[in-house]
Amino acid sequence: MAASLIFRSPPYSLAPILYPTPQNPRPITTTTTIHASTTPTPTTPPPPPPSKHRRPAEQNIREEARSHPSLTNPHNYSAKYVPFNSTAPPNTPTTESYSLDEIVYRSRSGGLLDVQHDMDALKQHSGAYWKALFDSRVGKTTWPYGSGVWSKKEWVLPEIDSDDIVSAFEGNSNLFWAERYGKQFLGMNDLWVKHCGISHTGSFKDLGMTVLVSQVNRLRKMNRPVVGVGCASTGDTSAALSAYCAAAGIPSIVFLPANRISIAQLVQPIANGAFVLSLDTDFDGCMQLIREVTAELPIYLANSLNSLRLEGQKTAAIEILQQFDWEVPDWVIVPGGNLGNIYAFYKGFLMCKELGLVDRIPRLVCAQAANANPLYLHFKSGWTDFKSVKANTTFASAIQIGDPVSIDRAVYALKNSNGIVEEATEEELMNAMAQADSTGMFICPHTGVALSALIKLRNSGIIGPTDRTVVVSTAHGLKFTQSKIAYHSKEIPDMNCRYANPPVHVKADFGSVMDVLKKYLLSKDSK
Ligand SMILES: Cc1ncc(COP(=O)(O)O)c(C=O)c1O
Ligand SMILES: N[C@@H](CCOP(=O)(O)O)C(=O)O
Repeated sequence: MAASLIFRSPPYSLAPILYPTPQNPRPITTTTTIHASTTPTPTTPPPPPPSKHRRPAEQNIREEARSHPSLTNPHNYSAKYVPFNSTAPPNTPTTESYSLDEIVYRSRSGGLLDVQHDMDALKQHSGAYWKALFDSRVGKTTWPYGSGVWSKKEWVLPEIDSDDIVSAFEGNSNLFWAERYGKQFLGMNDLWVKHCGISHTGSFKDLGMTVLVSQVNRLRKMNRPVVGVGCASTGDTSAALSAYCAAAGIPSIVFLPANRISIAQLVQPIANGAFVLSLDTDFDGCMQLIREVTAELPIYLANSLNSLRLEGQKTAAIEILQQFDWEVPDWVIVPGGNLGNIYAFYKGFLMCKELGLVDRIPRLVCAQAANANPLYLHFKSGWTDFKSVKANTTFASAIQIGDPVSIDRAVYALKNSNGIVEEATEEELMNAMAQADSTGMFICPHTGVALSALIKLRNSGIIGPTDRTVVVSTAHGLKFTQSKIAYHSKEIPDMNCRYANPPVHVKADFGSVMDVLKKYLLSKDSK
C-alpha cells in the first residue's frame, strides 16, 4: 500500500515569506500530498533534492531580512513618548511628545513617560488580521520575527530597522498547565503558569531588554551620545542588560546592592563582561544613584523607568492570549517589585482589546512580599496617600523594593482592570514554592509570592475553582537554589519548612539501602 507523505510547499524555495493581508488573513501556505510507492515507477520523476537553505547558502538570516527592506515597516506605523497620564486612557492625545530617538526618561513636569502608538494606523487592520499575522510568525527562524517580542514588532517598536535589532529570539515561553498543583492544592482545573523565566537569561527582563538594547544600537548608529547602558538591579535586569549588550558589543554598567542578590544572578553580568559595581546600599539606593549618574554621563538608563522596556514586556500578555487561541483568562497574577511589569501586562491586554483581538481584559492581581509591600499597603488604604517603605530582607530578593518607580503606572493598571493586591509572608511564599516544585515545577520565590496570593484568593472564594487563572512565573528557579537548599535542609530560623524533602544519608550497603527503601515504599503505599 502506498504511504502518504504530506509536504508543506515550498519548504526549500528562496521565495520571500508571504504575509497575510486583510484580504487573505491566513498565512499563505499550500499543501501537496505525494503518494510514495515502495517501487517507484520510471514515469514518476523523483522529487528534487531538498536544498539545505531557504536562502543563498552564504547569506545569514539578518542579511536575508535586509534583502526584504520593504517588509520592515510597510504601513508606516509609528510610536512616540508621551507623559504618562494617570487620569486618562493610554492613547489620549497630548501636546507634549518626544521621538523615541530622543534620550528622555521623564516628562516636563518630572512624571513618568509612556510609549504611545499610532492606534489609528494600527486600526486600519482588523483584529483577525493581527491574530493571523502574529500566529503566522510563531516558531519560525525568520529575522526578527522568530522572537516572541519582535513577532509583534508593529506594536512594539514599529520604526526600528530589523537590521538594528538585538535579539536572542526571546519570548514564546511555555504556558504550563498546572494540572496536579491546581487539583491537589487548590481544587482548580484551569490553572496555568506562564514561564517567563524559561528564557535567555532566566527572567522576563529579556522581553524588555531586547527592545531597549535594540533602540540603543540604533541610537549609536545615529551617532547619538550613548557610550554605555546602565541599570540598578536586584539581579535580573542586570543579567538581561549585560547579555544583550554583550551580544551587540555595547558596554554595560550595573549597580548591584552588595550581598542582596543570589550568586547565580551576580555571576551573570560578571560573565557577560559588564562593569559591575557592588554598592553598600539596597536596591532603592542603587536606583537613586543610577538616576543621578545617567543624568550626568552618556550612559543610557535601562531600568523600567525607561518606558521602552515595557513595550517588550507587554508582549507576554499578548502571548498568553495567543496561547489560549485568543480566549481571555479570568485572572492573571503577577509578582510586583519596581512595578513596571504589572503595567506592561495591562498595556498588552488593553492593546489587544482596543485593536479588536479580544473583547475584554482579565482581572489583574499584583502579589508582593510582605517584607516589601508598599503597593499592598497603598491598596489596603483604599488607594489613599502612597508611602514608600524600607524593604526588609526577603527570599523573593528580586522584589525587595520599597520605593517602586512605577507606582503610578501600577495603580492605574490595577484600578482599570478591577485588580487586587495581595501579599505573602516568607513562610507562605516558601511553602508555596516547595508545593509547586513537588508537582514538577522548579519555580523562583517570586512565583511563590504569586502562588500564595492565589491560595488566599481561592480560600476567600474570590477566585473560583473553574476560573481560568494564569500565574506569571518571572524567573527561573535555578537562579534561586540557595533558598531552596536552605528550605529543604530546614535551616531557616523560625520557619517550619513543612514541605522540606531533605536527602537521606544511608550507609552504602545493600541491607541498609533495602531497609530505608522498604520504609519509604510502605509510607507511599499507605497514602
Ligand atoms: C524575578 C522577578 N520577579 C518579579 C519582579 C518584579 O517586576 P517589577 O519590578 O516590574 O514589578 C522582578 C523585578 O523587579 C524580578 O526580577
Ligand atoms: N527586579 C529588578 C528590579 C529592577 O526593576 P526594573 O524592571 O525597573 O529594571 C531587577 O532584576 O533588577
